[in-house]
Amino acid sequence: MQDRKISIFDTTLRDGEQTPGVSLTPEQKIEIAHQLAKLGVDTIEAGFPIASAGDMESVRNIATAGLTSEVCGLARVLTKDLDACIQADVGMIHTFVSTSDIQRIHTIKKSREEVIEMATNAVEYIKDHGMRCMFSAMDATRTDIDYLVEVYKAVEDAGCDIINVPDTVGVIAPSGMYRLISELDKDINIPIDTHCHNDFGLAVANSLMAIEAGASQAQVTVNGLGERAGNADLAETVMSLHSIYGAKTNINTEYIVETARMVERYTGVAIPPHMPVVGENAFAHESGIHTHGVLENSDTFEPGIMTPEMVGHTRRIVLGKHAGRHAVLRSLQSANINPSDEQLDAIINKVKVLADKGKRITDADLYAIAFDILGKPEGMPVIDLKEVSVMTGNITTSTAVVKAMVNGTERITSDVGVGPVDAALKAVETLIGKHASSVSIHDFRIEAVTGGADALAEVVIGVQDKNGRIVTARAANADIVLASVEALVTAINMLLKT
Ligand SMILES: CC(=O)SCCNC(=O)CCNC(=O)[C@H](O)C(C)(C)COP(=O)(O)OP(=O)(O)OC[C@H]1O[C@@H](n2cnc3c(N)ncnc32)[C@H](O)[C@@H]1OP(=O)(O)O
Ligand SMILES: CC(C)C(=O)C(=O)O
Ligand SMILES: [Mg+2]
Repeated sequence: MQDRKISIFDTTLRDGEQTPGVSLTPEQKIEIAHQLAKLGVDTIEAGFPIASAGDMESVRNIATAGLTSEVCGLARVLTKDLDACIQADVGMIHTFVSTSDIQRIHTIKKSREEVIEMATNAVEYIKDHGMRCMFSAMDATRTDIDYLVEVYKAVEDAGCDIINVPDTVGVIAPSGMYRLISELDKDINIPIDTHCHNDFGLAVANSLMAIEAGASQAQVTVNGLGERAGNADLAETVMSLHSIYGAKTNINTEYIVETARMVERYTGVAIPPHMPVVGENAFAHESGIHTHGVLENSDTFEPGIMTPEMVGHTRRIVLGKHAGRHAVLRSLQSANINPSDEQLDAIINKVKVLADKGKRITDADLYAIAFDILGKPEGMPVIDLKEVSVMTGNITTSTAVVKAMVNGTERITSDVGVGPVDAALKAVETLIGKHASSVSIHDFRIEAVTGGADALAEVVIGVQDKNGRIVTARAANADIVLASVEALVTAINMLLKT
């Protein structure tokens, strides 16, 4: 596969939106489409225009936005669906019909011959309208192979541009996929695309096997979203193609993480921390032996053929119960804290005691431990919080007032936000005046650490300075606004003073 060119067909806005509970607004869809074009996907499947007026509007907006990617709409082999795609102004129509006996008999209730006739009529209709056509034999991997070949040959003869081979319910094994595509490749002369579902966690493996066997395009979604267990993940598929197989795509891989985070934000489906390529931990190291190796040469405990820079990620050294001396020292040195050997031993002991209680060690925890042993730097804290009050409600714009001593001078600030936490955090940022523009909130996580309405909320917040240095801090309080403010103030104090 070395140097072979593989096309990437993204269906985040169509199959990805079929993720149960996910519904994107037309504004979010157009923003994602622009991001996908920037990422370099060859085709964007923008939606299923017949499904709703909203889907029609977004597909049309995307199709007429002048994007560099080709825009495709989905349609059943029904004239009204094809007309909806034509009305949406897409350049390509992806039409599909069930071919497996199980779906054919129980859903569309048509004979094998009728299915072929519906499929070829749809392809001819699309080509008569001068558009590019992709045809999918839905549930191809559970379709009798001789009949499947017959269907695909019929649509090829009708003028289809590309066939898609979907593993609709995610049941094929990688070796089976290799055999199936090899078999189809003998009879079919137009390009072959594949669309794999992840019911057994094999979607990416199956897509890669399809490509090994001769497919020239893979359908993927950002963050592996899609029906049930989702589709083949874009990041995993593309990075495997580039880094393991040495194949080429048009993807600008440095935007992979940025894209994954945008889709996470808009869909509300969180990226699991351990997700390959884009997860928070994809390039994070906690255990002492690994961290020591990575600090010497990152290839020791990372793939090497895929670096965080290649995908727009960052490498992180995380402190916890598995931390070793090298990692702790490096984290302290990055904050200009330079302990002696004995002081470092004492700091590591305290880090391990805290970690053994099941606590994540934030930077602020580490610096507080170090200050206990080495003494606090002059002028700590920068912000000494005195009062926080918030006003919120269904007919009130959330407003917060914060009073604090800032470098020894009393300051009172107020701000509004989309909710009480947002308002309070903005008021705290305003407290630090000229520093505010150089300090930004990098991440914010809130968790109930006990159950019930009076649960203790734990907030972990990360703040970043303009040089990209991030300091994390934690606070727990029964009041989520106070926990958030306390964590932010601690993080800012540590960032400005270390
Ligand atoms: C594997 C996939 O991801 S396929 C794409 C799945 N995505 C979606 O279904 C999301 C959007 N869907 C929708 O909004 C609706 O299902 C619509 C608008 C498409 C159709 O809605 P309805 O007319 O209310 O029908 P409903 O969804 O209940 O049933 C599907 C109908 O399409 C028929 N059908 C299903 N696939 C096809 C096909 N490829 N070609 C022709 N007819 C089909 C079914 O036989 C059924 O027809 P019937 O109403 O005559 O029995
Ligand atoms: C529309 C088709 C290609 C599909 O999503 C599937 O079969 O999973
Ligand atoms: Mg699908």
